[in-house]
Amino acid sequence: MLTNEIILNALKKVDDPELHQNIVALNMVRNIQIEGTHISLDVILTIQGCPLKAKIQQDIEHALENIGASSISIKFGAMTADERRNLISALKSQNVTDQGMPKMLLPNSGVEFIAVTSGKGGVGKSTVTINLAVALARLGRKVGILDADIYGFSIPAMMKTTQKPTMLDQTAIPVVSEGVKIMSMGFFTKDNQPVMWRGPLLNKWIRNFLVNTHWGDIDYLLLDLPPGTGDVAIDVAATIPQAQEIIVTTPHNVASHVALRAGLMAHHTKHTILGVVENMAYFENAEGEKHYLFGQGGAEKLANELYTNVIARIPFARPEENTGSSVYDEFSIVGEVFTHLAEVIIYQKDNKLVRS
Ligand SMILES: Nc1ncnc2c1ncn2[C@@H]1O[C@H](COP(=O)(O)OP(=O)(O)OP(=O)(O)O)[C@@H](O)[C@H]1O
Repeated sequence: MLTNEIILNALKKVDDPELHQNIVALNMVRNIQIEGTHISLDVILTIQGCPLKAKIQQDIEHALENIGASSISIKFGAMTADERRNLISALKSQNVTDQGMPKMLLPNSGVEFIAVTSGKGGVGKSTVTINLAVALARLGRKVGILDADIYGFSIPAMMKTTQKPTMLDQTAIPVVSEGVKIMSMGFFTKDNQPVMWRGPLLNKWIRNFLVNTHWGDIDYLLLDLPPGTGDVAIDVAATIPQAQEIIVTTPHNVASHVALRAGLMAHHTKHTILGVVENMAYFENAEGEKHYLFGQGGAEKLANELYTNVIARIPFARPEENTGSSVYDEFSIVGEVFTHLAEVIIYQKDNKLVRS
């Protein structure tokens, strides 16, 4: 026999697609009526005309059919201003301490910050960020990307997402693509307009993006830094001293020479360097011959100079055909390199937890 409790338990499996929490915990389910196997209920959405209403309806119907409901009628409504305010402050308190500090920055938050950096532009820093993030997510980890390349943001386009974050007053709900939560300045500019922030505004932005984004429960936050050693890199170092860094370079001498500066800055700011990723390492033709288009040895030299290792070598390859996305297929050569890199990173984190 269907009871209120059975129904609520079933509905706990239905998540709000934007808030990524179940609709029962969010107090969106009201007024459940049961007549045999017919169920009617009210669902109160955060906003009237929520674009994801159809998805929520489908998920509710599916969950209730699974427990034996023969017919389901759902009446949708919207939260009152007070209810929204309460929800927002509940979400905020999950993210931010009473002193206004992002909880993810607390030493025991369990969030691992990985900043991906390079000396020069165009060497594949964003490619590494998104593919590592997706590989971690494919391995079941909860992952966010903060596109900290504030002037040269490219993550939304490279992940082929046209969505925008939902704003609950000042709090942004990140866009999710390929199972990864994304936040980028690109979501807030109109028609690809350039960002022209300087000094004081820039200093605060990273903290704002941490405080005012509802990241929810995540294991890893990857930061795609701008190339070089400018203001943003300094700001990240000051705001997230526990961040670890991956340095991306091509094998080319100039790229690795310039990347050395980014690496030395990591030493300066006491960020741990996870290792060097050598991108565009070689091109393998159909006959299996490798061509080292940018030469060889630059990444190794860089790793030696920084007392670290080359942790991945990525060949030239096109991402998935015809999708326009820069995410590589899981079972392609590059996809497998990233899976391996993600496994190494997970192993290190898990071992650190065991040691501490
Ligand atoms: N291994 C690779 N094989 C083929 N193309 C690649 C590879 N890595 C990156 N690319 C391509 O090179 C270009 C630059 O890559 P990406 O945007 O990741 O570099 P970046 O270092 O983040 O650049 P910027 O600093 O300008 O943001 C992109 O078009 C990307 O698709």
